[in-house]
Amino acid sequence: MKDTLVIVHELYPELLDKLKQTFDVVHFVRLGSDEDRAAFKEAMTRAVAFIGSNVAFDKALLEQSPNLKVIASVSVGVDNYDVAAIHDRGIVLTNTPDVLTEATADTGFLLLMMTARRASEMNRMVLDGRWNVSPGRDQFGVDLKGKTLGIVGMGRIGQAVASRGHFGFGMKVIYQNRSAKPEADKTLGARQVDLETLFTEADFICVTVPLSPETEGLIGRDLLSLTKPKAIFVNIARGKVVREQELIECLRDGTLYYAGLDVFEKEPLPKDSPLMTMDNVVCLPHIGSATHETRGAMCDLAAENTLNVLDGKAPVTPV
Ligand SMILES: NC(=O)C1=CN([C@@H]2O[C@H](COP(=O)(O)OP(=O)(O)OC[C@H]3O[C@@H](n4cnc5c(N)ncnc54)[C@H](OP(=O)(O)O)[C@@H]3O)[C@@H](O)[C@H]2O)C=CC1
Ligand SMILES: O=CC(=O)O
Repeated sequence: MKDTLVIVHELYPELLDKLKQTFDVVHFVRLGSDEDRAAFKEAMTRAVAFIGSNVAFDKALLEQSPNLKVIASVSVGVDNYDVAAIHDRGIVLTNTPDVLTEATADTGFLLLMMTARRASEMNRMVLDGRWNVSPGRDQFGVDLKGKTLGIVGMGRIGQAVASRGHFGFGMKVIYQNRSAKPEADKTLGARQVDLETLFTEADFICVTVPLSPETEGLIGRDLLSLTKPKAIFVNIARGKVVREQELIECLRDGTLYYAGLDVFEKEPLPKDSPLMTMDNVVCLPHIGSATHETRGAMCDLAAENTLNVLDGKAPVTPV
């Protein structure tokens, strides 16, 4: 009898077929309905392995998964997982760092450029048939070249965003991080500063710090009110790193000029969120790593981690 593998993610067909040769696969693209959630719970009672994302692995779910040996997350962020409880149970948790760094940094830069040039507003103006005269000063954006880019969380993705800014746009890089990053200081001419200095000096701020008890609600009105008159704030990390209601109020009352957001406190963004109707915000639906190549590489890595653990070998990317 084959072992049960539960997958909650879209997989490309070749990989799914390959896994089906080894496992009894129970596959959900997402847990979109009560029926899916009930079937998922039932399958987890048999599962030895899980591959997926957007499933909160808490103590209750772990208790309902007595045979589980490996959780292979198709994400680098592991804020959805009770890591201590998983490790206490002797379950191996893996994630997908590195393979998504460049695609996610591209998304960060996409938001920096879209907000700098007010691309959503301009696009809406054209599509609404309001492009009657050449845009004037009221519609102008701001340059990136030569400006100061502030990175909150100077890890793999933060450094990849900084590198785009430094080498592509001649930006000065400052960053806040719990440890020093001497390599980035050298190659990017970057300077480590505290959060207050970062929010005061940066023209563009990009958040790439993981969500953890230390970073939950890290950014709110206190820091946003330090920003320059035309400062731009981008979050590609996790919505809960920012106090979203305070962000909304700062955007509304002019404390903050503009924001680009790939992540939100609640996802999908609720239809009644004020962010839906604000001109000075660009919203993306959490697509940091969503390219064919990158998502393929993430799924391959998650599958390799799973097979390694079940074969008694070390996973490639343990958490
Ligand atoms: N929008 C999207 O689709 C995506 C979002 N993400 C998000 O990006 C995050 C970062 O990914 P990645 O760059 O690969 O992760 P890394 O671990 O490489 O980088 C995280 C950085 O944040 C720093 N850090 C962690 N905690 C703190 C803290 N309390 N105070 C200051 N600095 C801190 C770390 O410092 P140190 O080096 O000292 O440990 C590290 O430099 C993920 O956790 C995920 O939430 C990732 C992929 C896609
Ligand atoms: O948000 C995505 C991730 O990989 O983490």
